[in-house]
Amino acid sequence: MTDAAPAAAAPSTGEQTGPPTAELTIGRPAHGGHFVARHEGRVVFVRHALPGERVRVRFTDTADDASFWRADVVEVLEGSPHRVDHVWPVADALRAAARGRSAVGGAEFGHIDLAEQRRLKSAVVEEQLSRLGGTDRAVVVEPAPGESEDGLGWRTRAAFAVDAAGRLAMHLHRSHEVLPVQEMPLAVGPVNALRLWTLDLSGMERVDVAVPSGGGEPLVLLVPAPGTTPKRVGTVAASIDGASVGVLDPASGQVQRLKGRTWLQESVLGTDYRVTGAGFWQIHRGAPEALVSAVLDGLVPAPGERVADLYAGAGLFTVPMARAVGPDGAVLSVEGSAGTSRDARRNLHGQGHVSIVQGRVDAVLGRRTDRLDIVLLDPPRAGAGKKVVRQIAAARPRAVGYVSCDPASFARDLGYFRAAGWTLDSLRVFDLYPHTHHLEIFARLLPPAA
Ligand SMILES: C[S@@+](CC[C@H](N)C(=O)[O-])C[C@H]1O[C@@H](n2cnc3c(N)ncnc32)[C@H](O)[C@@H]1O
Repeated sequence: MTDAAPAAAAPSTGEQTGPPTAELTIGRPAHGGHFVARHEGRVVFVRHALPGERVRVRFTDTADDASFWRADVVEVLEGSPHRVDHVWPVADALRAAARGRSAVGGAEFGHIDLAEQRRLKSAVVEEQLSRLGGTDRAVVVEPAPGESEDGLGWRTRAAFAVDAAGRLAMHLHRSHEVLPVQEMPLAVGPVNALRLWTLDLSGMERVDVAVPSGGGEPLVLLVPAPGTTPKRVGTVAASIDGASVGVLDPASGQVQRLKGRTWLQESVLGTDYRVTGAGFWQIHRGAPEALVSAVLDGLVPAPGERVADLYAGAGLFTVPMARAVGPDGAVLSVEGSAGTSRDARRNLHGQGHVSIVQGRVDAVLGRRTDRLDIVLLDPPRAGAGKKVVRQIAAARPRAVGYVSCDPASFARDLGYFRAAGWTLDSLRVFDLYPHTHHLEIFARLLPPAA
């Protein structure tokens, strides 16, 4: 079978040998925001299309030795009833094609009505579960709590590039090229209220903005281009009104304070968390609440239980689980990034039954042989992998909760659990990234009967 989903890959280095354009009929959605079509017997992963459409595409990767090609829609010949005007003009592939360029990334489903976006995400999860996880399951994608009807205004984190003229910009899809941008409709109001596009950002390579999920003063992190003087950085920082500003070293994740704070105060279901500017936090303003509720409802940690929160970030799930198991229980919270682990330490300060460990999950689990009642894992996109799945199974928990932002790595890991006799008990899928192909999964897995 050649139409395996393409990895979220780097641009192909293969020589382009195929035709520049073709007319194609679009088939099913594939993992990664693509739609499957065929051209002269070869699988083509097409972006910005919809199932059933007849489109003209421009090929973007056509190496002779590639098992599939990639293409982007440049003209719709017969459109789907689910096609709508794109929510964000600079991310609109058709508009971009008319100007002879690609669209910026970050809203690749913006041409699809929201209900259909969710049906497509369901289909992708179902297909991955079946193909990689050996499990047939009907999936319904739920909106985030408090989601707006148009699915806009949800991003609390945004990373911008800066163009050669010093303007706020974003990268074109799978490209180093950038395009100036102004309002970003997917972002929460306070990101746009900064009006960063009116500023001269020359000397900066990147500008990251973060806003607390519940609102509050934004934090802007500047990443200066090599050779930029501290004076120039100071001038840019001084031009930013209404935000804390810091300088981010992307290599170390360290943030140097220029004005205001270097961290954000987040609040989820009545609990406050401190998150450093560069530290991980869920992006959708409703995501922390949706996921904490799903985890607690799904795993029901009880007083006295021993739980592990793996890939724990700043402790989003560690804090409520620590409260649920109480001082007679025990919580192991494992996070790899030093800065984020420091946040977790602060967020769980003074809780003697919680052990915050900074390190790789496989290394930390490899040093332990004790039994756990519950294991929660929330790995990055690559998933946990066979070794960690085996280590979790070896701790013989009564339940595993798996939070995942990638249906393919989740389904693969589910396959590893199933091979060890575990079953997928319940599954929830959340649309925490409207107008993109991304989604979030919470699954409860149960061990083989004793
Ligand atoms: C998807 S985030 C989840 C964070 C947290 N559960 C939350 O929702 O806020 C994954 C986290 O795993 C951490 N991480 C990535 N690989 C890791 C590894 N091998 N061992 C431990 N932590 C890792 C990252 O630094 C990141 O904070």
